[in-house]
Amino acid sequence: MTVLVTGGAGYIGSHMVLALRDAGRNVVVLDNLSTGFRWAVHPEAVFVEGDCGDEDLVGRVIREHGVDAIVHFAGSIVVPDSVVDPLGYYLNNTVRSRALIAAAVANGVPRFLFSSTAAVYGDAKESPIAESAPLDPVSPYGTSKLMTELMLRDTARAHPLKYVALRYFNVAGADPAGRSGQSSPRATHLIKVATQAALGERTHLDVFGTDYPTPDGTCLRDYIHVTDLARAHVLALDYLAAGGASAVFNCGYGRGYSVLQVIEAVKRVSGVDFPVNHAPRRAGDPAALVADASRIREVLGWRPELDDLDTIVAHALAWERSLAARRRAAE
Ligand SMILES: NC(=O)c1ccc[n+]([C@@H]2O[C@H](COP(=O)([O-])OP(=O)(O)OC[C@H]3O[C@@H](n4cnc5c(N)ncnc54)[C@H](O)[C@@H]3O)[C@@H](O)[C@H]2O)c1
Ligand SMILES: O=c1ccn([C@@H]2O[C@H](COP(=O)(O)OP(=O)(O)O[C@H]3O[C@H](CO)[C@@H](O)[C@H](O)[C@H]3O)[C@@H](O)[C@H]2O)c(=O)[nH]1
Repeated sequence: MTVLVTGGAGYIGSHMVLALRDAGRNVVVLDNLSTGFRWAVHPEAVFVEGDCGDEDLVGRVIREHGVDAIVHFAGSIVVPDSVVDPLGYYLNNTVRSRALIAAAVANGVPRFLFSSTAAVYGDAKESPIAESAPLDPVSPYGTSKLMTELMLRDTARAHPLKYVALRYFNVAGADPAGRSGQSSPRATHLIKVATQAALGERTHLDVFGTDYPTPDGTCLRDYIHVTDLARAHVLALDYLAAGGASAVFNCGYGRGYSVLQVIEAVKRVSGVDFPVNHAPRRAGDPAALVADASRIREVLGWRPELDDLDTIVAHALAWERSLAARRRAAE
């Protein structure tokens, strides 16, 4: 079995490649390095630099390496950027995914996993949110991902392609063995930014909005450890290989933490009391996103092993420290 991982030089994709190699699978990574890093590609994976929207290239890669499953992480991921540049997000996340799916169908790839997102639910009325909740994204990012889910749904009805869309809630942390982590210096994710503030790489942290209808006025999110998430993908591939039907699964722990609770955790674990400012709301942010993850537990038998905010923060901090050491060594 050879798995093609698009976006395998990025944060979550690099953890998926670790999980696949740890399970002894052959891996080809396709990445255009727009936000990923060549050094983050696993040394035992074949690396192809290119775009997942290049249908001819993808077809050649599938045939040359005998690819029988695609795991599609490549995409643009910053919610507020999508509000400013919707067409850029529809191009990279929707149009290029269409080309990738077309190459999969044309070359008979039977299995496809897709990185979807809790952002497809928008301002959900229910909490926790089940997969059956209304799909009503409040950002172009969420819409761009939902359109790809719908393309997969319709394609799987018309062709012998089975898919699983995994709707991630907020992914955080780093490989417990220190082999990968979130490496973008311009990352906007809360836990990443807070660890950078704790290590003095940012002067302060802004809290975007303190007037949300939540217990402390800041947004609630369900933070999932990236290694637990990668394991969910390996289970999803096994499920499809065993004849499982196409499906959509939430990936989260079912518990929400506020922005202020996350900041407290980073201060507690790092022992650093960095400056925090209250700032206006950020565009495109729903108040609360917490997963009902019972379906993935039931159908895939997924059992989280790193379900603890302080552990997630500790692993993120360890990775941030190793990035700082890497930068010092390069100077
Ligand atoms: N990080 C989160 O909390 C989160 C939550 C929900 C969903 N997701 C989804 O997970 C996926 C991975 O996110 P990430 O956090 O690892 O982001 P990332 O930016 O670290 O990784 C994306 C990777 O895709 C590559 N890429 C982007 N566009 C490409 C293209 N057109 N062709 C080839 N390569 C391309 C980038 O170079 C990068 O290596 C994305 O699809 C994102 O929407 C992430
Ligand atoms: O410096 C910061 C960064 C973030 N936040 C807040 O922290 C929360 C989490 O934000 P962030 O870590 O940027 O994640 P989200 O915007 O929730 O989006 C992430 O989680 C989504 C799923 O829930 C994914 O789809 C996206 O790809 C991923 O970026 C939000 O309320 C932000 O307003 C701050 O207050 N200050």
